[in-house]
Amino acid sequence: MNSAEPVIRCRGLSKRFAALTAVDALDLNVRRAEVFGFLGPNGSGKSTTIRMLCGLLLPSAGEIEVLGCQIPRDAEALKRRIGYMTQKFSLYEDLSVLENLQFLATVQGLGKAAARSRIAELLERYWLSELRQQMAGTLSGGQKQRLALAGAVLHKPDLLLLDEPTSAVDPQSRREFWDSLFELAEAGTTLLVSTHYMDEAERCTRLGILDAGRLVADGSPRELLDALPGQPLLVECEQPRQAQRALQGCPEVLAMAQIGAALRVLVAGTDGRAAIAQRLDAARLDARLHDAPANLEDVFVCVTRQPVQVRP
Ligand SMILES: Nc1ncnc2c1ncn2[C@@H]1O[C@H](COP(=O)(O)OP(=O)(O)OP(=O)(O)O)[C@@H](O)[C@H]1O
Repeated sequence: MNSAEPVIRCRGLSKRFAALTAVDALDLNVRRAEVFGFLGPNGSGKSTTIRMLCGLLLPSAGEIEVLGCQIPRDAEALKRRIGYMTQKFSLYEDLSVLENLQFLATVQGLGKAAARSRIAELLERYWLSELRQQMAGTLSGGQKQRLALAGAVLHKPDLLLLDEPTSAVDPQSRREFWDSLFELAEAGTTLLVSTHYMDEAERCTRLGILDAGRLVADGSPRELLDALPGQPLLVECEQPRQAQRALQGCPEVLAMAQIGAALRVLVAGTDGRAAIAQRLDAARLDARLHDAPANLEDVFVCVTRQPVQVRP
């Protein structure tokens, strides 16, 4: 496969569940060794798309090509070349760490000697060596995800599809998990990973943002920030809810969200700030306005018109 060719290419990809269109005419290109972040509000179609790309779910319409395989036609052949991991722990809780990996090696058809050395390498790489005899069900959230990652890469897949892999782990484990993802990307693995965390999104080489099944933004984090149509403003005020109500429907406000005690407002145009100050003044609200550097949360809120939802 030519390295310039996209690893994932889909055109007009759609999935309908009865009257609901979960994925709506999606065009997507993911290139080799990219870390492609998939963002979107709850229910925007991320998991459904990933499951179709893996060949686990039949599309209602559209074309999918993954690693040169036509999906769903070549889904069986693709399975040997991809790794798939979800937030839900899918390994055997009553088998040990080692037994889980041995079982997966058998399923993947690895020979005994190859399996032994690959498992030893993965136990080492994902800090599981000392836990090898522990039952998987008794591992911590972060340890489970490391084991799941080891299982997903056991057969050295060219592409890893990860559906919210870190939603059940603490911030330190999330960072370590992402370091492992970058190690894989450096070694040439392509990654598509869905997340609700903006700090993870920032680390991706490219992002696609879904909203109601449609791709509403696609680019590197820098490109998306540069394309932001307004300037973020922080409105500090004793009554942020009232300030929000006062600014509702204001044509200069592209998006707004309450962040702690302040209101973050994405303001259009050069006179936007003055218009906002005027509105707040007219509502007799004492507020301080500060320019704020743009971040990916602004991009998310702007293109989806919804606040960022981070799972607990
Ligand atoms: N098997 C199914 N049958 C019916 N509806 C479904 C099915 N699977 C998903 N949906 C619906 O499709 C829409 C998209 O769901 P999906 O899980 O793909 O979203 P998501 O972006 O991954 O959401 P989240 O961030 O909450 O995981 C939702 O409205 C969901 O209820």
